[in-house]
Amino acid sequence: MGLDIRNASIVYPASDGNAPVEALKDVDLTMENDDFVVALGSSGCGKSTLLNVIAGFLAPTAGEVLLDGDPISGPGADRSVVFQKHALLPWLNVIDNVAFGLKLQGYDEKTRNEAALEFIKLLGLTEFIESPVYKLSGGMQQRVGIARALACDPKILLMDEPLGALDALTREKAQELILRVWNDTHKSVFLITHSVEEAIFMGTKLIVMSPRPGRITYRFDMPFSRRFLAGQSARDVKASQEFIDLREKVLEIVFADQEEAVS
Ligand SMILES: Nc1ncnc2c1ncn2[C@@H]1O[C@H](COP(=O)(O)OP(=O)(O)OP(=O)(O)O)[C@@H](O)[C@H]1O
Repeated sequence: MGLDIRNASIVYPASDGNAPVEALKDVDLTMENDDFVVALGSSGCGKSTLLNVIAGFLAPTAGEVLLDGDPISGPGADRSVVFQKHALLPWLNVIDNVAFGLKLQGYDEKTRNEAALEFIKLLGLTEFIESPVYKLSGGMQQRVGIARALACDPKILLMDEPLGALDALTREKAQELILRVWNDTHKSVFLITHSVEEAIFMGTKLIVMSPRPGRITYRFDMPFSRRFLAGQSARDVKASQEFIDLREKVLEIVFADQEEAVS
């Protein structure tokens, strides 16, 4: 079981004198429980649209999207989204932010604080529980956003460029943390990134998308995150010939798409 997207298409209707946009055309994607799917591709190829379809924010204009065999008919607690701009409530402290989704779902204070504390610990935020989030660094705020998404115990964690705003070193540390959390919680993850190296390091499956119409053009299975989780250092994983070869291949695909877009 898991997520099953069959022949999904999305057309945004014409507006303001612009033609309709085929943001997704005939997209097929299966995601098993435990999969870590990464979407990569030039701007406008439909990555966020695909995430919005999985989240249930958008209904496909054709095709179907099933979760554990049932059609997705809207947003639900079985899917949580982490955005690049983490949409936290800056005046609340860490624990109240992490527990916020559970509060909306009507859980009592004891239940939501217990769940929140578990993920605060997992994300390494225990000593900041009482801190208002506006006082935290960008990397720590992003960890609060991930803890909040996990506290709702979703089956699928959807992440739209969650690390795009972080500096290089913090970003690498955050990649490793997300992989450990994924490994510990056994969620499936769908992550969008513009970084080829991040995509190859983190995912078990990579989809490369192309625009006009938005579609999946390449698929790769990848072993690298599992090697990291089995104890190999991130530096060693990324320095291996196999990693470098795939990185070059994917870079070539992405650059070719971008050159086509500007020519
Ligand atoms: N609400 C909308 N109405 C009309 N067109 C839209 C809408 N949202 C997105 N689009 C168009 O659909 C296409 C796919 O957009 P989408 O945001 O899914 O791409 P993306 O791959 O996530 O891009 P980026 O990497 O720049 O975030 C683009 O051509 C975009 O301009």
